[in-house]
Amino acid sequence: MAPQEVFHAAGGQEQQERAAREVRQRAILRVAVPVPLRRLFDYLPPAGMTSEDCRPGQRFWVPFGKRSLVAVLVDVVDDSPFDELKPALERIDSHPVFDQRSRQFLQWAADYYQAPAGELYAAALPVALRKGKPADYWAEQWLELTTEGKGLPETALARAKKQQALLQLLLSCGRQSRTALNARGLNSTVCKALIERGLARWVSGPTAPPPIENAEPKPAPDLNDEQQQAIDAIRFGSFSASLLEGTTGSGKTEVYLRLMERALREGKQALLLVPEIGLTPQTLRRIAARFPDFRIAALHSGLADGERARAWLSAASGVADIVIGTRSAIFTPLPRLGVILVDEEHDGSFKQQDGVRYSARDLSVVLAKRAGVPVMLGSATPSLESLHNALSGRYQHLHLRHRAGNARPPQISLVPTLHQQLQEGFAPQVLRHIGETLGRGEQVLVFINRRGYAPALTCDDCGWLADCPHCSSKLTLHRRQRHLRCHHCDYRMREVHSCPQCHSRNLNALGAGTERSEDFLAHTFNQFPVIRVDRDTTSSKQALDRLLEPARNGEPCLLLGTQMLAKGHHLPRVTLVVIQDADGGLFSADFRAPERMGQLLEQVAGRAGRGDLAGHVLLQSRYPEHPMLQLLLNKGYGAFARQLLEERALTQLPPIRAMALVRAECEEARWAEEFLTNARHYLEALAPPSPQLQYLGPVPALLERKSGRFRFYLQITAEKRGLLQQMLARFCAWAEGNKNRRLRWAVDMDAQELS
Ligand SMILES: Nc1ncnc2c1ncn2[C@@H]1O[C@H](COP(=O)(O)OP(=O)(O)OP(=O)(O)O)[C@@H](O)[C@H]1O
Ligand SMILES: [Zn+2]
Repeated sequence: MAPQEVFHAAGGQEQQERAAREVRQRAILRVAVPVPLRRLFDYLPPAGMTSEDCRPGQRFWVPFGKRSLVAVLVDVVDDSPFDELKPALERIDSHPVFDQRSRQFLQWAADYYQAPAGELYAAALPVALRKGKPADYWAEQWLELTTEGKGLPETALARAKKQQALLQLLLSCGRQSRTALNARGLNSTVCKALIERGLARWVSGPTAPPPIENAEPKPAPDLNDEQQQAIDAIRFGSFSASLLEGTTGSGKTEVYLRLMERALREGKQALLLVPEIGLTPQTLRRIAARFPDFRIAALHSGLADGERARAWLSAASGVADIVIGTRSAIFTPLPRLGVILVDEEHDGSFKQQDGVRYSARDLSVVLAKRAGVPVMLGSATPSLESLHNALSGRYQHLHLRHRAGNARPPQISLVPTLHQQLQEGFAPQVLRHIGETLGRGEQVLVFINRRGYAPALTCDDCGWLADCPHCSSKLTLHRRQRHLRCHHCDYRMREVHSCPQCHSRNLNALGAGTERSEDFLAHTFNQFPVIRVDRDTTSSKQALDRLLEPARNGEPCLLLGTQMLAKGHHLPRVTLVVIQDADGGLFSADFRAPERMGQLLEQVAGRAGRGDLAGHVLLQSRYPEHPMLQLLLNKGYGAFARQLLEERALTQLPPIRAMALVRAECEEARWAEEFLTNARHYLEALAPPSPQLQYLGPVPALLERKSGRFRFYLQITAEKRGLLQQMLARFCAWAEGNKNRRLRWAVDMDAQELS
């Protein structure tokens, strides 16, 4: 070959390459950055990288103003409306951490909740990954069988017991992570023995979830007819949404477990969403005991950052078979998703109340639809939203009307408290019942809605009241910690023994919280342990587990606490439940208050008589004749909720109509109010009020001042959700131009709280 020709050939190739490089260099990374702006940002690939090194779903460090931020690559495009793009600083992940379905789902959620996509990606990531820790950091060593190993019969190593157990495990469950093997007591010596025989080898692979303490495997009970019908109604492999309306203790969890099992058998992942206080070690043990051979990732706030990242990555890489988590788990990418289950779907904790105000319950239905899998929402006290969807035929409506096993529904009685001689808030016959129950060797649960010693401290001489200096609320006296504390902003001051205003020593603690009732009950029933369960005694899920230990052992005891005791606990020796004040939701300004009251009362009452012994519930009320209480008591939550739905139809409130709030808060009340007045004008110009579209406000929030800021909202109810969406999208673009840095505003789609 002539040298000349070689030169020419090379020249042609070089030109082509240069041209290709230029095209590639024009490739632009469109990323989601965690800032409160509803748009994506464009960057060039990091130095030394081409667009081929960059795949959507990977994280990058990008320069943003003077900071560096962790951004997620959403798209690679070849044109940008901006010139002078900066290069991204560094690629963090060699593989995408968000798959395509989860990216599209996150974008959908960002659009629906009017949220910046970057903030949503940040919310989806566990903290360690949000901070930019590389995913590869948690890569795991896996032991897998070689071809020789796979060819052996299960009994091949019968003479070496541990090796035999390891071989069997690898044969039946596939490769195992080092952590999982250690958790089973199969240490490196055993592994080494198999490796030396040429039967297994270590390979490096994706993250595995941290092991869960296993309880003794327990055989599954035989299903009753209703449970069987509920399970048979679910078809796998296509989308369906169902509401499982099942009375307390009816075995809903058993239904979830069976549906999980079906997904697992088909090689799919199961996602179980639980309320914040529902994700207890007890729940995890119950599931781990049922599925000892599957990998379970638990995503909850009790985990250290690293553990949580491991659990998340094991789910996102498809390694974890079962994913159990609280609200934010809905954003975990699940490449093999097969079924979604939402336990206690009515629970308020599924709705995020700040930042991106999403509802994980509602999103679970959206995700199921996009993934083509069934979703089941379960509750003894369904939300009016889900009930409405079920009654109107949009969801399949499934029922469990009876308690599982031998348990019978509890008997409920009202105890009038007006004109009664109460002792520390308890009627004499209630105290008598408590004594008798404990005397029989059974357990009692007393529900009190307030933490602390007393919800208010006042001076009997001059009328001084301990107020929070930053909120429109009173300070709660916490006698154990000797301070007064605001439950809204956590402001604290030392307990005072004389009035700061008139120096009188006649201070009076008004009303009773859990601390005060604990003192009284422990004194009155001093032969029995009194266990107080509230946020002050249970700093962690483990602490709650430990506190409840004596109750689980079945000794006679008195449990006393807040909401924490209301949900999810299965304590078969509790035969008496006392609700100290049933009237909480009767006269509130929040239209959802009666619904919440009904749910709470039914759930608390549902803790009684869950075993073989009959249960009894005593409800103390000042208004025992109130029609709502009567309805709840005589006909149960189902009838109560259906009546509330009729009222919502008359008043044209959710779930009959879609509702969004535009919220604003500011140290200067008038600025917040003015912003919302302008917001209303802007929105009304887009879509004038009509019978189908109504505006209310600006009005002060139920808690008007919090942490020094005045809070207002503008309420919009609409017949058509789509119209509301469009208006709010336009509104956000307008409001982002707001230059007042001291004013905070937010859109709260499907708002749950008016507080
Ligand atoms: N088919 C069955 N036969 C016998 N026992 C059962 C059956 N199904 C469930 N159980 C038992 O009944 C008890 C209550 O069941 P589970 O906790 O599943 O109810 P639940 O509806 O989820 O309760 P809640 O919503 O009130 O917390 C558990 O001890 C469970 O093991
Ligand atoms: Zn406060």
